[in-house]
Amino acid sequence: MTLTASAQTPSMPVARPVALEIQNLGKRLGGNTILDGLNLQVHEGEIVALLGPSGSGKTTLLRCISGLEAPDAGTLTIAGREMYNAGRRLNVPPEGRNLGLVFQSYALWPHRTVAQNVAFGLEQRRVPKAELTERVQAVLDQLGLGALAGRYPGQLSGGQQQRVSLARAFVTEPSVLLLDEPLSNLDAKLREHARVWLREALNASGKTAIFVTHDQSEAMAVADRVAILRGGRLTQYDAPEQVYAHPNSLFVADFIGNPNILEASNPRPDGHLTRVDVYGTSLVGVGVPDPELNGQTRVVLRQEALLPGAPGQPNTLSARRVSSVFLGPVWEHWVEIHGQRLRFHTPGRLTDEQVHIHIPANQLLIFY
Ligand SMILES: Nc1ncnc2c1ncn2[C@@H]1O[C@H](COP(=O)(O)OP(=O)(O)OP(=O)(O)O)[C@@H](O)[C@H]1O
Repeated sequence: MTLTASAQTPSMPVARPVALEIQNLGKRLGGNTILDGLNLQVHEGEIVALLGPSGSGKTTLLRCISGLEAPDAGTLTIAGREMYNAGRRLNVPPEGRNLGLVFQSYALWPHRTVAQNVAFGLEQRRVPKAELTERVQAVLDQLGLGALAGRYPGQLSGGQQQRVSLARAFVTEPSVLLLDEPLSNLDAKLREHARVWLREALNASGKTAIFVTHDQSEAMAVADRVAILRGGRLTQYDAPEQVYAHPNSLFVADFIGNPNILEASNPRPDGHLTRVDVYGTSLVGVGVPDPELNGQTRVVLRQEALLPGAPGQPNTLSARRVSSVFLGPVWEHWVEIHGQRLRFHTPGRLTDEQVHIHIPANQLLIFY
């Protein structure tokens, strides 16, 4: 079966105009290649997450889009206007790009009220007082901050401060919003609420937004499309469901969703699927060629795809149960197959030491 996921092919048929177009962007720092011929296209109103391991170039890419960092190759166009072109030596400074920036540290002025913080960008643009007051109030109301206009940042919770920094970016009507780890200062519980709120607020505003995150669940919860970076390149760019169900490499499969990965051997076609051997057990699944594996084979088993099986049932692994822990909603079991550990969940307790785990063929990913 041929998978549809690919590095640069969007899965969403979008007719909307392009808000950001990046072609062959390159950046070197201290003798190292940080961005390596990177291409990215974002449509108007789309929310895109830049996700990748530490050092993959997410922040550098965001800084190049903002103009805070100058790339050294390629082109970058925002809302139809070329902002950077290496060949033409064009590099529009940040203030000429009409962007809204939201940083990890909210960077609010402590001695200005919420309304004054939000008004700052409009004051700089010399917006008349009456219009300024109206626009600030409208944005504060839109983001549920209307009642807090007269407070100082020190009198707000972390989540409220984050909303103020977003309001400050919204108010200037930017072509594109850039958010650098926007929720990372919030504690875990607040973050879960904040990501739903952030998605709702961005959707309601209709703004194009690009945000950097380390957190794959945050990327999937908030974004329309997830751009996965690796070594300064875009390795997959797709809707969250697509990235999750159809990763185009073992790297992406491993990075998203913390799955079980087992060694396998002898990949061979089986109808439109692929068959492999996992320690003497023959399994059939969806084959994905991955040149980086250099002839090795790996199977990826997502925990939620694993079901209790029976001896002799096709696509079923037999394993020794090593431990089980009760997590509340489910039991988590750790089993061993030839020294390799595998984790899966069941709604109820398991008592047998030998367990049989069934994997539906369409949920088993085989990288070879
Ligand atoms: N001024 C610099 N000089 C040399 N190398 C740099 C410089 N700034 C960043 N780098 C390197 O560039 C690479 C990419 O950094 P960048 O901050 O863009 O990655 P990131 O994906 O945002 O990482 P993180 O998730 O850790 O913030 C890293 O290897 C980093 O060490």
